[in-house]
Amino acid sequence: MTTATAPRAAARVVDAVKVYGGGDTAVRALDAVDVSFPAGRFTAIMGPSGSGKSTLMHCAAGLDTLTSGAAYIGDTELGALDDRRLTLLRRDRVGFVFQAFNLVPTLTVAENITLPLDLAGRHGDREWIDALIDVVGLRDRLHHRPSELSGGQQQRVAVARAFAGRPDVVFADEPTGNLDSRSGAEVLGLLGSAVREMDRTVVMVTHDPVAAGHADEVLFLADGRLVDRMEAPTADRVLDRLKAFEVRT
Ligand SMILES: Nc1ncnc2c1ncn2[C@@H]1O[C@H](COP(=O)(O)OP(=O)(O)OP(=O)(O)O)[C@@H](O)[C@H]1O
Repeated sequence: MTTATAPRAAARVVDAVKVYGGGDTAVRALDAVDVSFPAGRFTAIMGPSGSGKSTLMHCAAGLDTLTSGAAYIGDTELGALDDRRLTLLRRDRVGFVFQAFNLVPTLTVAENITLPLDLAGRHGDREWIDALIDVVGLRDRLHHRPSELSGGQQQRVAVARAFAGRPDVVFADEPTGNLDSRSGAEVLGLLGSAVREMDRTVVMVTHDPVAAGHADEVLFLADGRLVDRMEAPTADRVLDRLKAFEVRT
């Protein structure tokens, strides 16, 4: 007899509470959130401004700590790690893509892509990095500096860098926020291909229903709580759902 098992979580938070400040001005940015980000899936997090999206991402990724509850990358509980182990975990098992690209201006494209591996003293898998360079379409730009690239190209470097060490999960914070719609669509296509063709895991915070439409599932936050989720989203359905929240509140 076979038993259905839940997909393995690349990252998750359990009963996650985050309170900023104290006393009368305390803000409950996360209010008992349980979320699992399954391995091999592309999950988007949406919600109104101030709903806790960035807080959730930062706590799940080990960039910030929870007030109570637990955050895990794979089976590793982040709260149990000292600062040094947490830094190593972020470097070796988590990838990041930020709105502002965050490339090192003095390094070439090739050097930026392998930077996390170089810092870790890892050689990385040459074939994997080569495949990534082709996927992101930067083979003829490898010796350029970021300032010689368009915004879309810079974000494609950041995407390749995020996946270079085959992390358990890549967190992307508004990855298309600084891009025109065409470059944004390319970057979203790359994130989707990494998940579907290269068996990677992506968690993306976005305001943009079109971006969320590239994900396998969208989670909706409001007032620090998980209020809804949508499988196989399209931009139109996400937009309708967001409008429904606005009417309700
Ligand atoms: N460092 C901080 N100190 C105090 N309050 C904070 C801090 N960071 C976030 N908050 C508050 O926590 C709540 C959630 O913020 P968060 O940035 O997670 O929301 P968000 O959904 O990502 O918003 P946005 O879409 O505007 O980026 C907000 O009320 C915000 O003002």
